[in-house]
Amino acid sequence: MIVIVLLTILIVFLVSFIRKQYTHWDSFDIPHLKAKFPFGNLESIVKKQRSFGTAIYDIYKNSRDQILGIYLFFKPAILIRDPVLIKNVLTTDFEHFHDRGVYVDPKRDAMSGNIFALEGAEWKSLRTRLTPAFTSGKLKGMFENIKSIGTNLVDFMQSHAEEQAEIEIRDIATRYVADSLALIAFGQEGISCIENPDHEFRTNAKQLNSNKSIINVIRASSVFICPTLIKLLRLKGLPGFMRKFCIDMVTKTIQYRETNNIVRKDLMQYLIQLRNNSSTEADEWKIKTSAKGTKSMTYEQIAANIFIFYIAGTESSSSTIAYTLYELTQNENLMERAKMDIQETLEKHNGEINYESIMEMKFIDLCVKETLRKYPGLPILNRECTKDYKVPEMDFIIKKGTSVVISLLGISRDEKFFPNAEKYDPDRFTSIDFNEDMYIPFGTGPRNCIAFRMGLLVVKVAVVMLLKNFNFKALSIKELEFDFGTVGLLPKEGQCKIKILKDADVKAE
Ligand code: HEM
Repeated sequence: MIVIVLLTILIVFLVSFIRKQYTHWDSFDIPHLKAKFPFGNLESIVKKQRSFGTAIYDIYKNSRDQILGIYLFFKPAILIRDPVLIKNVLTTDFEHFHDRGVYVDPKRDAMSGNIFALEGAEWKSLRTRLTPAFTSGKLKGMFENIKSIGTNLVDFMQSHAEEQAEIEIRDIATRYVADSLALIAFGQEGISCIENPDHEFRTNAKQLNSNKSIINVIRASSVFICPTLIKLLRLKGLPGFMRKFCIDMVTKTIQYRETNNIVRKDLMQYLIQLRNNSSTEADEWKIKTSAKGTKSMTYEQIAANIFIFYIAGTESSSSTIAYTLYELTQNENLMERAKMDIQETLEKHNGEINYESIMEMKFIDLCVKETLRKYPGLPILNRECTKDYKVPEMDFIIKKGTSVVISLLGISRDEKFFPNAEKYDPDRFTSIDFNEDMYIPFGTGPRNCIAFRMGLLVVKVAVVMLLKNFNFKALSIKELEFDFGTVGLLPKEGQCKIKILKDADVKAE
């Protein structure tokens, strides 16, 4: 009897809570969508037709309103489309929107205390301390490591080129990026996902998306959309096997390096120095211990950040490589110009692929830029309002605690900002016929992508080394569809296929 009464109370409570949530925007004077029980405006995600990013893109495309009230499941949020307001939220009025509002609870769950999720002063302090790890000086120091993975990729592709094979470029690009980040973030040598796609380094990360147990589904969707639910259910942001894998790897690596006085030029080294409170200025990589021997970061805190570098970097960088190669095969003229750019630039550098020669390739740069416009690796930006905000020239206040969503895919494909937006046209960036403020594939303002230079370099090394050594041809001329099961904007599995051929007289470096 008591159980029935408690269940009834719970159901009544839930129904009235959801009803209240679903009428939230009715009392505000802004255009808004009607919520549909029980998924608000995100039914297409649950039906596995859309990802979070593409579901928000659909809403963007179907509306003309500059501010639109929407429901992320049962959480009210606003989608903003007005370029001035977007800029205000991300840059000018950042003090009202400095958090993402995603799941974070470092006291109970140390791995959630990463730079992507941290809030307020804690985020600011960590961002200030981590920023010097991503300068061009530090990046130059990592270049040879990234190139060594590029060389492995070229070696691996030789036999496919001999056979004139059809390759799934999304899959191969993901394996190359996994190896690159294993080396330059986790500091792990000898991990070859390129040769061994079932290496635990990759399968563990894959399992995060593929495990569809109810706990995992709640966890994965709530990290972004309903962080409170994770706390209420006393869950953690990552499953136990993943937390253990990262913390063990980080602990072993730090202990090994410190015991053997080993110094490498990678992000792990940088974090070891931060932990030891020693200098991280300029291009110093030495392990020095603070006079008092105190440690400013725990192993878990280091693991949390190394893990987020891996997660934030993998899908975004690998999809950029895949889309660039795919688009170039769709247009022979662009492909020829890309190859010519590589050839002519390398001639000026004695044929050597190095940091400087890659940075000098102008057409390659335009192609990668255009890929990131047409296919922004992270298709949404989100912020939480941290202090009531009066929208300029409108009688509307964004209340503290409200989620604000920006469809990066929407603005990137908006004809108002990028004429002929569906066309892949690298030359658009040499004209003035586009809205520069709305070209923000790495976000913008103080909370933009901390590692955008690194992302670009990892992408360009792969694109340049593959185009230098091989020819690629389209199997058919068609637009790609997007995957629904990921946060990043990935092409549907198995769709991004192209043909690889030998490039007569060239050899891998
Ligand atoms: C082509 C590759 C990449 C793309 C397109 C990309 C894109 C983005 C975007 C759009 C954001 C959100 C910015 C905002 O909210 O304003 C972001 C944040 C972030 N990205 Fe990247 N990213 C890439 C590569 C990487 C790599 C390689 C790493 C790490 C090694 C990385 C680490 C991060 C981190 C830590 C943040 C959160 C920064 C903060 O909150 O302070 N990203 N990225």
